[in-house]
Amino acid sequence: MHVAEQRPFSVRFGWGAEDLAVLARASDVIVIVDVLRFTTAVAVATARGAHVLPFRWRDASAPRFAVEQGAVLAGLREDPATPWSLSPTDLAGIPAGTRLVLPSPNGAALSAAAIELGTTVVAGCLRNAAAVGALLAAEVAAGHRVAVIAAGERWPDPAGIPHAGPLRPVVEDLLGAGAVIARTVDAGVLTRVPISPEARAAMAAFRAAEPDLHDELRGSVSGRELLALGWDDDVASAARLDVDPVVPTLHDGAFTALQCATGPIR
Ligand SMILES: O=C(O)[C@H](CS(=O)(=O)O)OP(=O)(O)O
Repeated sequence: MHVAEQRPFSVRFGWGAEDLAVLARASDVIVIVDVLRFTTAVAVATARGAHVLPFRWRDASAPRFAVEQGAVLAGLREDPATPWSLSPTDLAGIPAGTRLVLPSPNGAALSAAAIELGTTVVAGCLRNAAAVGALLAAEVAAGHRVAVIAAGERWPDPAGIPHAGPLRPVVEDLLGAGAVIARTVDAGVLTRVPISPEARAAMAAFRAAEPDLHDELRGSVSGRELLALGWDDDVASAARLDVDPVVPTLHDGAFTALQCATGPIR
């Protein structure tokens, strides 16, 4: 048992793969939040009836994995040959039933890691915060423990390999995680929700930013990266709050929507 498991509290919050590993062994449900853009893409695609298979890296094994899984491999948004990518703007047109392998260095890598931890894994973001919050409130009311993980990004390692170094916290994931926690409280199932100080701080950050989420995301480091590529539409899509009533849950390696959750999922 480690103090970082936040055991006195039913609603917990942490950052990246390190906290995921610690919190997963002490929690019944894990929510992964990567607002720009993986879990936003998952919310948009699963709300339309698609299934999203997280994959760690866009390497030579990705096309083979997609074939094995009977799935389409997502490409890069700038590549006209591939209709689907991490862009939530483009995924708004994905047909129901599509099985999409979606690689990403942060959210997908973390989701792939979570599959191996043997807990229930959900994708959360601003767009589906109310749906995920309702699910978490029901879980807590049933006596379960839940943890919300802000994915963050990774610095390069000392050899310069991208995404292989230490955690780099990012504000959009703090706000997305805070939104999920706020909506858990707002669901009103509990009179006193036992929330850890870490989770309460994330919720406070979200409440402060809630009046102008698009501007907050546009000013963030990740948001400015996307703006520089001309993709304010993706930032705007990610900033929309409570518009997707879905709880994308990992089953058999794919996120699939649980529509309008009303009770615990196990
Ligand atoms: O959404 C994205 O493009 C990012 C890529 S990077 O981390 O900014 O290089 O991936 P994600 O895993 O969704 O953060």
